[in-house]
Amino acid sequence: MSQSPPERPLAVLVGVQLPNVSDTDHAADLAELGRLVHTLGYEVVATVTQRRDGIAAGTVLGTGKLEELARLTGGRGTVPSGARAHKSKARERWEAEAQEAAEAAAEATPEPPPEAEADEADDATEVEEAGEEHAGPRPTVVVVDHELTPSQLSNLERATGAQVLDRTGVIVDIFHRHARSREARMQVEIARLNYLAPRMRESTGSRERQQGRGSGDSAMELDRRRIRDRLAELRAGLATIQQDQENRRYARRDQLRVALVGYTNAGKSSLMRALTGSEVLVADQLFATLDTTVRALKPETRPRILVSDTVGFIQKLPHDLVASFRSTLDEALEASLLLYVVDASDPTWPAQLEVTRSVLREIGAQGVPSLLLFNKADRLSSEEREALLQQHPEARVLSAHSPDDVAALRQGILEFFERAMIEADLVIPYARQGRISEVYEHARVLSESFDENGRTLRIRALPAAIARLTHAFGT
Ligand SMILES: Nc1nc2c(ncn2[C@@H]2O[C@H](COP(=O)(O)OP(=O)(O)OP(=O)(O)O)[C@@H](O)[C@H]2O)c(=O)[nH]1
Ligand SMILES: [Mg+2]
Repeated sequence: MSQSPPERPLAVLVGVQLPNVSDTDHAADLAELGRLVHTLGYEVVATVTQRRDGIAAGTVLGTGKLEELARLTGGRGTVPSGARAHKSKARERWEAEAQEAAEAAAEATPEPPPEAEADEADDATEVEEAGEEHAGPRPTVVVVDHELTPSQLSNLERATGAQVLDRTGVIVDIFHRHARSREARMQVEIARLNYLAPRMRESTGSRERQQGRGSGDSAMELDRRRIRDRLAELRAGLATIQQDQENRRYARRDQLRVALVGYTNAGKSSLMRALTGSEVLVADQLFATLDTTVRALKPETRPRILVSDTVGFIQKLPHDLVASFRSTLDEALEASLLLYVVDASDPTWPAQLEVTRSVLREIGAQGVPSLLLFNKADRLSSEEREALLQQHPEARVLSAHSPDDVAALRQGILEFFERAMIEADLVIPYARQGRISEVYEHARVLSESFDENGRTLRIRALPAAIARLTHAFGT
């Protein structure tokens, strides 16, 4: 078997092309899976695909393809009937993590793994031929581009001798590694336990059956109960944090808010940095951002405009993750303007935009005014830019790296709010002068005059802010 483990574990991708999926879509799907796997820290060395009418119930792939896959990983290529195979070391470690997750306190920050950043240097790993003789290390991980049932997963592991992950597992793991704030970590842990629990149950059961132990059910029961308890604890903790957040959002409710939304890696954080001068993380990896950051647009405006950077979307985003990141997305729901960021240099952008739109529809944000931004335009030819504008005359074509483009976008945001704001007179009784800063926070003061009733301010603000201020200062 393999000698010293390589720096980056090697992985093989597996995809089944179903009849309703075009060649281009299939290739794009696998390319995206490859990027996910790379972000997770693996080196993709081969891809095995097969056209089939459906995913094979037992092993995903048909017999021949399964053998081909097993030749790469050094497995037998068949699922031994009856006898249960023992688990790979990698898999045991992975499952143990679920246990740890059940035990770990939510505060414990996971150590960030060595990740895919600017690592063209290790792209030199040679692609292994599916030949008989293996000189280099073999792939130890097989990543399947479909959601697997627990039994498909264990069958594939037995046939390949490698650890098997499915697309959801990969995404859940990336989220797990990238989550930084306490809230994001708790959300991810919930999704992860939900994902791991049924898979762990099956394999724990198999091991016990294999060893012929009678105590299996009670041990399993114990694990299950522990996970259930941990989930309850997490949900309660999360509810408290979310209440705090809701209060904070409530305090910001009349402020001028813009949210950057879009597919992962589209350039949301880059635009956030450029628009607000903040130091949010920008990285060429999927799901670099999991926490919402809110910062004021710079140079500051009166009233201030707040910009939020949000978690990115991806196709086939596991449902649990959508649910757990809902509160993050509520930021988007409360914005007055959504900036849909699209990586125009990615040929699959139309599909990515559709995913963004559908997730936002799902959370009920379809009614929020929006601006479509074709980002990374520096990678496009002028013809391509023109074509985009022809197709979407309402959109802006820009690059987060161009200060001029960012300044123009800022101007566009200001104009949007200028159009949305209205003017009104606000009378502030002398007894309430102490709270005048609230007015400045939510409105632009155009002029002021004094009489026996108090101070009268001519203000410009969003209609909701005017309504609330009038109510707050009303006599
Ligand atoms: N050439 C070019 N690259 C860009 C542009 N905007 C962003 N990038 C690069 O695209 C990659 C992803 O950018 P991010 O800003 O982290 O993207 P994001 O949308 O926040 O991604 P997630 O947080 O992972 O969802 C980084 O390597 C950026 O440097 C652009 O306008 N032009
Ligand atoms: Mg980001």
